[in-house]
Amino acid sequence: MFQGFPYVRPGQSVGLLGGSFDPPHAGHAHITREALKRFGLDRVWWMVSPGNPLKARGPAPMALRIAAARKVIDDPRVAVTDIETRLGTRATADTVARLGAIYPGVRFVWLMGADNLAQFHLWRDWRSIMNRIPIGVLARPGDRISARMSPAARIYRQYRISGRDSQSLAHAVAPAWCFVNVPLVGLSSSAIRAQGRWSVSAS
Ligand SMILES: Nc1ncnc2c1ncn2[C@@H]1O[C@H](COP(=O)(O)OP(=O)(O)OP(=O)(O)O)[C@@H](O)[C@H]1O
Ligand SMILES: O=C(O)c1ccc[n+]([C@@H]2O[C@H](COP(=O)([O-])O)[C@@H](O)[C@H]2O)c1
Repeated sequence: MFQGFPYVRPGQSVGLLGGSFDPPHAGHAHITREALKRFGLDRVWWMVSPGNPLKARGPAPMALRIAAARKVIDDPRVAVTDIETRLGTRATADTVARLGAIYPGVRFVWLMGADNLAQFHLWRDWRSIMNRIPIGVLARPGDRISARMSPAARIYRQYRISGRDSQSLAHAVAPAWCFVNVPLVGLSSSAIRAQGRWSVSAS
């Protein structure tokens, strides 16, 4: 295994929660616990992003975001990682392709809040992500309708797995996606930054 990459056995399922985590907050921890339960995952890896390709503003330094993330979640099933920095990838399509090659036999599931499904069609090579790994979408305040009516949701509507069958997602052949209605937590990094509770200058 590459240094700094978490260990996982072939056949196990790993949810990938990519994010700026600028800062990490209890909403991230909440959807992680819900994803472990609802999608029957063995592990979740937080992939602290070197920088979202769609965001102009650079995030706070990686080391600060990683340290803060480890304070927000303390669960043996969850790893906080800087995998994309180690791989040298930024676009999720590239990250997912590389992880598939490094971890043959591991069942990866991409995790995201409903706000990201609404924008998913703007991501680079988004169809290649859809076609490569299953996607688990977690409800977020304000984004339920726009996510389910989004271009990605409409184009891939025949590949949607009902929330009742969410346990089958990690074993499904891509394309497959599942929206789960989890209890809503109205926290966001942008609100925390706006309140001045994360006053780290951007790198
Ligand atoms: N409260 C929440 N409920 C559901 N999903 C969430 C929540 N907070 C974050 N997420 C999801 O976690 C992932 C990483 O989020 P990110 O690090 O961008 O935090 P954020 O709060 O969305 O930040 P920002 O407000 O700056 O956009 C995204 O898929 C996002 O949709
Ligand atoms: O690959 C892309 O084009 C792309 C565009 C927007 C967001 N993403 C990824 O989506 C995840 C959530 O991003 P963010 O900044 O909303 O936390 C993070 O892993 C980003 O790298 C990826």
